[in-house]
Amino acid sequence: MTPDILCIGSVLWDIIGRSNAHMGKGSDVPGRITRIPGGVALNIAMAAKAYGMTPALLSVVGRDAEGDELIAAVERLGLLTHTLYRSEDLPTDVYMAVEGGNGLIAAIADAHSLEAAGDKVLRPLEDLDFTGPIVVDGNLTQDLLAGIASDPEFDGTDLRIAPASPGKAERLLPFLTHGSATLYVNLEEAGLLLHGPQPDAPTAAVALRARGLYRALVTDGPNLAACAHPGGVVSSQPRNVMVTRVTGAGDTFMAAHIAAEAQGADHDTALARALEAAATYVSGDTY
Ligand SMILES: Nc1ncnc2c1ncn2[C@@H]1O[C@H](COP(=O)(O)OP(=O)(O)OP(=O)(O)O)[C@@H](O)[C@H]1O
Ligand SMILES: O=c1[nH]cc([C@@H]2O[C@H](CO)[C@@H](O)[C@H]2O)c(=O)[nH]1
Repeated sequence: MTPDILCIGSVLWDIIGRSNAHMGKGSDVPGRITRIPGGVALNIAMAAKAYGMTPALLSVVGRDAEGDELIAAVERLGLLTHTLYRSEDLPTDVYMAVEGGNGLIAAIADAHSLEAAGDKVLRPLEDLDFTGPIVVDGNLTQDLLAGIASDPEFDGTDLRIAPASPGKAERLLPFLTHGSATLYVNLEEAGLLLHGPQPDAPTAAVALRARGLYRALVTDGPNLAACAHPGGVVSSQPRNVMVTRVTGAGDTFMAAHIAAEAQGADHDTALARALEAAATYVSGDTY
């Protein structure tokens, strides 16, 4: 099968411990522990698949049991895995989070194999001759991200950039001067990139463009979301919904936005469809 979107970045197992109890430092409570496919690139790929796209993954997965199981799980979801680098010596990456009744308590992302693999994960690009959207996540090393941003091979490429966590947001700074990159950030991440808190999404999106970014999509939970592009800025208010989950809302928004544009939607329509998808997601319906 031929992909119509490439997702480059972390592809790993999420180990999530959940309890309804209010938790804090040192808590030891009964709950549930699950293992599900995760990592920013994979999360966006799964969401893009749900919106009708055919994603291929570019990342590293170990030749360990965890890696074999992850590949099998991802293939069952219909994602293309032949573009993954299978490493003999690097273990499959893993992310671990603890969630209490009072939200995320703490998380650790062990994406060391992705960092160690470096530009090996980009090798399939040479043979693909791909012209569609390419998602790049902020789990890649600062060096590799800066290399992609300045490589003439990526001039004119429809890059879609996703931060991995607030702690890794600054790694994305090189894309501010790329000629065709679209950055998807929430208001907090926009503030980190702009080195100052932002009052609202339209202001942040316009400020990112003023810093040189080609296009900025900024979300702000239940508040106004915005897209600043070379022709101006559009913004829209998410509809009021009963919120049952928020983790993953940003990935859903991004995937639905890319899928809408792949179908020819203009700036306004793509933003509206992304917000509608996010509303459905946070209200608890699957995609
Ligand atoms: N409380 C909410 N009420 C209504 N819509 C929401 C709410 N939270 C998130 N959304 C929807 O999801 C979109 C993305 O949310 P947000 O800005 O929180 O992204 P994010 O911080 O990247 O999400 P994530 O939790 O996945 O990291 C919003 O633009 C909005 O459409
Ligand atoms: O540094 C990172 N933090 C979190 C993630 C992923 O994001 C999701 C949680 O927000 C989760 O799937 C995790 O694997 C990542 O890939 N890198």
